[in-house]
Amino acid sequence: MASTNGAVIVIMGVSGAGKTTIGRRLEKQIRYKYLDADDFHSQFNKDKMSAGIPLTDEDRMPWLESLRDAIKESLINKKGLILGCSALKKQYREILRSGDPDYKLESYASAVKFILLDVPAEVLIARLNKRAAKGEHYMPASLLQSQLDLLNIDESEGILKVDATLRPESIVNSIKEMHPFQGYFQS
Ligand SMILES: Nc1ncnc2c1ncn2[C@@H]1O[C@H](COP(=O)(O)OP(=O)(O)OP(=O)(O)O)[C@@H](O)[C@H]1O
Ligand SMILES: O=C(O)[C@H](O)[C@@H](O)[C@H](O)[C@H](O)CO
Repeated sequence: MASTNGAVIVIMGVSGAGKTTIGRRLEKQIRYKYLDADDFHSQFNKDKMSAGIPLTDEDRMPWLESLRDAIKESLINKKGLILGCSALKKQYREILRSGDPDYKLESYASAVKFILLDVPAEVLIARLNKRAAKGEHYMPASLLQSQLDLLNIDESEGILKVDATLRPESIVNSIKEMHPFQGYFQS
């Protein structure tokens, strides 16, 4: 049986990195619920992105606060959670980390852990064009560059990275082998 002692794994990265794909697979392997940050966007934000207009910090704030509250609820109830969320800027990640009631800003020591799905731009463009051709998502490929421009990580945050150009099962295995997560996947 998987460990459910309450922790949050945020699968982060730009549009097309594979957050939903990997998060859903992880959910099947551990007893952590998967939440997709896309489902927390207001209709206003979704309409804006569909129209090819990048969100501003102001647009993202209520969305990040609702995600922080979902994280808090999960931690208070000692439930494990996997969240798929772009979390592009440190400022955004600090809001998510503060879902841990004990979190001290800029300490980066939180029950909320981040894993970056690392994928080069040319692979992302190909994935997003293919997805758009199937009409599977509101997010147009034209917004990718704005996301790449915002993605910024400080070394001191200690965020783990995984090569997310691999096949989904290999990515999931890489995550399971990462030291901080080994305890989550005991069977
Ligand atoms: N490891 C992978 N190898 C090949 N294709 C992948 C991989 N991961 C995801 N994909 C494909 O790339 C597309 C984007 O994946 P997914 O929707 O999981 O990304 P996302 O990060 O959740 O994107 P968004 O932020 O736009 O919701 C999908 O069509 C998916 O099938
Ligand atoms: O911060 C943002 O610009 C948005 O959250 C996007 O990242 C989308 O939610 C997602 O990538 C599209 O599916």
